[in-house]
Amino acid sequence: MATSASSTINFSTKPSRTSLSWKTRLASSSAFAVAAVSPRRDQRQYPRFVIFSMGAKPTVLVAEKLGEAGVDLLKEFADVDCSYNLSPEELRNKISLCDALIVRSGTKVSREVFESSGGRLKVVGRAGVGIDNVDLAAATEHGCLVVNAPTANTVAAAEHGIALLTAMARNIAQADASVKAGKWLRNKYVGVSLVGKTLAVMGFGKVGSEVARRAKGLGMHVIAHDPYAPADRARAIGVELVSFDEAIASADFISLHMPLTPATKKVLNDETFAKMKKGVRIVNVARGGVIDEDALVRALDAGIVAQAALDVFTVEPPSKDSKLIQHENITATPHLGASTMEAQEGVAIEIAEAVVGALKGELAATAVNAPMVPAEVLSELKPFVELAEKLGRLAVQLVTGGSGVKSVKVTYGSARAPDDLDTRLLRAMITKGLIEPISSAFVNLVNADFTAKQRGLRIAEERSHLNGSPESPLEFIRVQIANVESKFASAISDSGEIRVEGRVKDGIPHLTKVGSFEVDVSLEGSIILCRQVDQPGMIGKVGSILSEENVNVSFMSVGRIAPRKHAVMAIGVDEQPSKESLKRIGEIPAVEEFVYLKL
Ligand SMILES: NC(=O)c1ccc[n+]([C@@H]2O[C@H](COP(=O)([O-])OP(=O)(O)OC[C@H]3O[C@@H](n4cnc5c(N)ncnc54)[C@H](O)[C@@H]3O)[C@@H](O)[C@H]2O)c1
Ligand SMILES: O=C(O)[C@H](O)COP(=O)(O)O
Repeated sequence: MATSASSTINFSTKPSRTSLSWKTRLASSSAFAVAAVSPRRDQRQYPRFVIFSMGAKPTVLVAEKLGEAGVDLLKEFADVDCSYNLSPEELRNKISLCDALIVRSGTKVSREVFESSGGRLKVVGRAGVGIDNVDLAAATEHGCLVVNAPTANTVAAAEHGIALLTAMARNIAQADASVKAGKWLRNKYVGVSLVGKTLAVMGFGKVGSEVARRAKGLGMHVIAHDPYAPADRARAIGVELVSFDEAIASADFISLHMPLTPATKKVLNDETFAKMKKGVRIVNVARGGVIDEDALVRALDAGIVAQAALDVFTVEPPSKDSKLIQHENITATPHLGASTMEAQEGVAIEIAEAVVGALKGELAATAVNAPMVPAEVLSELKPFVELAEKLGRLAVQLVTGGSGVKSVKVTYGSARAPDDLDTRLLRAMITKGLIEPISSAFVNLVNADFTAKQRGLRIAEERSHLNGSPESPLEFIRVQIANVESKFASAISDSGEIRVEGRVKDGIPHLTKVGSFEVDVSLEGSIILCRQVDQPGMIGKVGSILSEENVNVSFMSVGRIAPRKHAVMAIGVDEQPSKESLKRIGEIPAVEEFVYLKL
């Protein structure tokens, strides 16, 4: 007994920068939290073929200063080129010789960089959190995985936020400069106290929550605004989550900790400054772009904002004569949030491990533009991932001319509950199988959905819920291609679509159905499918033609409609038979049609 539930991935809309918002969503999900804290070494257990597989020793370009421990780790696996301060042109020139690139926030990894790489660049590692300097859409289109190091600099950034908060409140930077200039201005630099004041933390993620925790220790009343943060996480450290307007209207101090996204760009502007308490003080260790800097100057001049302490700027470094930087109520540091010895060492190791893992073909837990699938799910799905790609390859090779595939239906037969099967990997591998044999495209988990969408290939996924033991994640995968002709008519099912179906037996993917014919052949090497009039001696005839040229038959199975009627013979071969042998097989009188399929 089987029931079906279907979901369709519609590839007809134009691609958008979904990765960023996807990442943002993930950042607030528990899946992210698990990935972020799971031991780094666990990543090594991912199946290797998921992203790429490297042949020769890869080359990694480290374009910004990276901690020594990270560089040493990279050197164990790759040729490492540490070239700092490259101009955009120098970076574009070098990139076609590199398999991976590691940057911090100072390097723009633009679309041109991906285009200049000629397809060689497989991984961009961001040694830090913010990935706003990497063109994620371009990376995804080029099948390039982007990984970051999201955890190692959290404490450093939070400590810097608190340092700026306290330094600003007590005019430390200005007072220091005046003492060094020979002045002694005790009345001018009277500060404000923190205790009892309200701090609004905008962005209650990793850094924001650490800032909140520390600010509470200073006796502040802490509120937070974050549309994606769970209220219980905030409650657990005594912080109330409030709306954006409530946060900015009631705060004496505002500390910014959200990523720079289209939604947060210039979120502090003339309009929002006008809603703040007069004399508010602002700290920004997130990204310069979340503040409209001209509006901040106006708010400072108008006395709405009494002071601001900024570590980050829209353009870095900001121009020397910037009105903002020169403003006497501004305290500025040159993007130092992550710059502690400890954080830089940690970030270097975190990113080196992620990049090496990705180059080995493992799926990084800190992938920014690919699904993060837990290690245990990956190892369970491994044989099905292989099956999925091979079924895709077989199905597309059965299409006359190969091209023109627009509509594919995939059915997953499983006894598991519908929400207990993550099909993203399987779908990506089916897509890879469908596209690669008929194009020069390189398809992986990163760009599979994008590549399908670009080609107008629509994949509808359906679950067939089976009764039975849910021990195995899947019983079968069925791939059907509609509205095409087949070069092997027997592959067309009763419903008029090309249909192939497979299962995993003893860890090995098997083809178990072609059209309406049951077969059983392990999906290794290549396959000859032969439709014949069912009669004795056919296996021997085909076998002897193949043995004449030393082609090893690994598997044979015959699926028939009824005795002495039609049958489909599936023959697994280790070597490719010559055209002559294939022709001779086709000429056996009982053979009605045949096809040779490469896996
Ligand atoms: N100055 C530095 O050197 C330095 C160091 C580390 C991090 N950072 C920056 O700090 C920021 C936070 O880093 P993190 O590690 O805490 O990231 P994170 O992803 O853990 O936290 C970001 C939080 O912002 C929230 N958010 C998203 N959109 C929002 C919105 N519109 N309004 C309010 N909240 C929103 C998310 O839900 C998330 O909880 C990033 O911009 C990062 O680049 C800067
Ligand atoms: O997003 C980050 O991790 C911080 O802004 C640190 O950037 P950096 O690596 O350039 O110091």
